[in-house]
Order: sequence, then structure tokens, then C-alpha cells
Amino acid sequence: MTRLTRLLSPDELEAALRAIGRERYHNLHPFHHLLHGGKLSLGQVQAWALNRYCYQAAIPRKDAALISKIHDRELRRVWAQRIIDHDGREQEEGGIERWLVLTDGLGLPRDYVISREGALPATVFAVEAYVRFVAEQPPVVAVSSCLTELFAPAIHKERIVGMLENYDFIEDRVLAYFRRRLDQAPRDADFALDYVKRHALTIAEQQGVIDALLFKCNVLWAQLDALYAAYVAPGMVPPGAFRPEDWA
Ligand SMILES: O=C(O)c1cc(C(=O)O)c2c(n1)C(=O)C(=O)c1cc(C(=O)O)[nH]c1-2
Repeated sequence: MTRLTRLLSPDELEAALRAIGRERYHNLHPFHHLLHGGKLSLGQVQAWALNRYCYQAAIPRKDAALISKIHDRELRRVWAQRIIDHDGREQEEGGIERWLVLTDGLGLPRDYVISREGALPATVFAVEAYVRFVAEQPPVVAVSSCLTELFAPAIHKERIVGMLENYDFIEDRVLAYFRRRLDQAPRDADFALDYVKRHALTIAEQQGVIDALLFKCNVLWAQLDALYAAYVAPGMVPPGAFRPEDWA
């Protein structure tokens, strides 16, 4: 039910959002099946981690854009924790640092990863579209775009188990990013879901919330399509993008 013809109750809205996740979340993408099933080479896993860094780096910027439009001090305070979770603070590393531990472990130079020079064009377009979407949309729609996180803990668990079992180049230590998200993501997603259920009170607002989740599923899906096309088949690596053989 992605086109609304009547106002939903808060629980019906939640059910509609969860149905979108079941049908469209990127756990269903063939690239993830290959990644978690141990079917990729080191170079292909490097390409994934390097591109995914762009997403990680964009998340605190998107959360800052969201905060800039919130007038409620309490909500800003809660939301600010997300920026700290990713950027860290003095004597406390954040998620971006933990992501760089993963790319270090895969043998990628930090400067190169952080420069985003080797990222696929589609990765950059997708993550910047997410930042811009949040900057432009009203608060309840912007908040709901993070609701893909409702479905993230399951994929993080699958990834930790699958990558540890299937790749001899992956050590437990480098997967700390995902272990930490197992606590953070449910806290963030539950908060956002509760907010959306209490604040999307018209058909137009509920439609906006649903469309935001569809948009966000597409942001995630498009990144994996691009990785698949470049590094699995047909192997169309765009000019200037990461080529595993150059870093072997
Ligand atoms: O590994 C994943 O599949 C995955 C997906 C998502 C998501 O659903 O957007 C996030 C994350 N991880 C994640 O680690 C993370 O910090 C995060 C923040 C957000 C967001 O939209 O605010 N999504 C996600």
C-alpha cells in the first residue's frame, strides 16, 4: 500500500512502512547475497568498503541538515547523539573511525578512502541525494528517511556471521563497526518510528513518510547496482574509479 486513499492509524502506518522494508530493503540485493555468502574476491570487498565509506561520511552531514530545521530543543538534543555516534568525540572513537579500521584491515590506504577519489559516480550521486533530500524536506519526512534502519540490525548480524565465516582476510576486530550498530540502530530507529507515528497526522504527511522510505530504499539499492555493474558483471569500472589491480 504505497498510494494512500485514506488516513492510516499510527499502527497501520507502521505496518505499511515495515512492508516496504520487506519488499525493498537492500538485504535483498544480489550484491549483498554475494558479499555475505563469501562469493567475492578481496578486490570486490575492498570496492564495497571504499564506496560504503562515502555513505558513512555523509550520515553525520545529513543529520546536521536535519537538526538545522528542528525547532524543538529536546528533539535536537536526542538527534545530536547520532552525529557523535559517527564522528566520535575526544577520547571516544566514532563509527567513521571504526569504518576506517575495516578499510585498513582490507589493505586500503586511509588517505585514498577518505579522499573518495576512487568512489563510483553513482555512489556519490546517491549519498548526496540523501543529504539533499533531508535538507529540503519537512521534518517528519526527513526523519522518516532514516527508517531503513529498522531493517539494518538483521543485515548487520548476517554480515558479521557471513563475512567472518567466509573470508580468511576478515578478522573479528575489523567488524567492530557492525557490532556497535547492533545497539545503536534499534535505539535510533525506534525513536524515529515513534516520532513519525505521532507526527504524520494527515494523508499528505503519511504519504510523504511512505515516499521518503521508498526514496531511501532506492538510495541504498542504487549504490549496490553500481557496485554490481562495476565489479561483478559486466565489469564496467568508470574512468577514475577504484581498480583493485592498481592497489594489489
Ligand atoms: O549496513 C547497512 O546495511 C546499513 C544500512 C543503513 C540504512 O538502512 O540506511 C544504515 C547503516 N548500515 C548504518 O550503519 C548507519 O549508521 C546508518 C545510518 C542511517 C541513516 O539513515 O541515518 N542508515 C544507516
